[in-house]
Amino acid sequence: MKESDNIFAKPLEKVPDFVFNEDVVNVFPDMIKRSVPGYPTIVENIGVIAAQYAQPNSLVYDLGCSLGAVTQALRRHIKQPNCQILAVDNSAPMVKRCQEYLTAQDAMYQELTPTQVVEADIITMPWQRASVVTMNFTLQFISPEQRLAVLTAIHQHLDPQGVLLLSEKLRFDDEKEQQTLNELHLAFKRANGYSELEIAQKRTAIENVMKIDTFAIHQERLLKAGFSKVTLWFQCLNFASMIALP
Ligand SMILES: Nc1ncnc2c1ncn2[C@@H]1O[C@H](C[S@+](CC[C@H]([NH3+])C(=O)[O-])CC(=O)[O-])[C@@H](O)[C@H]1O
Ligand SMILES: O=C(O)C(=O)Cc1ccccc1
Repeated sequence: MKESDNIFAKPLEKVPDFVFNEDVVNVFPDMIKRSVPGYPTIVENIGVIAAQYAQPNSLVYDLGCSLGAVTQALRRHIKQPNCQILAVDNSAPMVKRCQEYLTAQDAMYQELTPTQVVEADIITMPWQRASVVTMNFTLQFISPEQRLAVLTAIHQHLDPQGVLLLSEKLRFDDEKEQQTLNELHLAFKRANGYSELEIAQKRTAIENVMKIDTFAIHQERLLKAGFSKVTLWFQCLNFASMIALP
């Protein structure tokens, strides 16, 4: 069932925009591990950090949950009584497979935080109060014009003792730094077995759908949305994760 990613291995006449469809879902665990340096470390530690902020009797959102890697870490680490996780994604095949993986996790552990997987668009969904919100490489797929509104809604519904954990691919204003980290990311992909063709076609596929920001832009926008403090807790090459306090 878990296949290796060869979606961009053959030359495509026209590379279509990247979508989270059935084909991507089938290879997603392999794709994200081979494409995002630090991903396993980020996922596990989001669970650890979230557990420090989760409040008793509260909701925890995992926005853009994909196959629920972060959701699973949250379920294992959060020990506060009466928490509930809402895992949200707008890709139907992701939601379906995510639910299957969570059921499998239920059979392996006791005392996991109860979880619901919901197919919904972050832009239009109704918000409930929450103590923790995670967005692990999800904001970058929301159009730049809508990002401030999403973060403002999150801040408005966040417990004062809570947290937003936000991971994103970053770009850099300094041309040399941008070039260096981009080259090193390409080296990471090559080391994980991706060919030049795969790397090039994937880049074409995501360039219209994944518009990335600098850390300064993220920080400024989070402060504008109402957050009081933004801390970079992890960076591996051009992939980073932030703690935003309400
Ligand atoms: N508007 C939207 N509403 C809901 N979901 C959305 C929206 N836009 C995109 N998505 C969903 O956000 C996810 C982004 S992947 C997250 C990885 C996961 N967090 C992980 O830790 O494994 C990141 C990546 O592939 O680089 C996809 O599943 C989209 O369907
Ligand atoms: O930045 C890249 O080159 C990526 O490949 C990031 C990525 C990882 C998984 C799905 C979409 C984008």
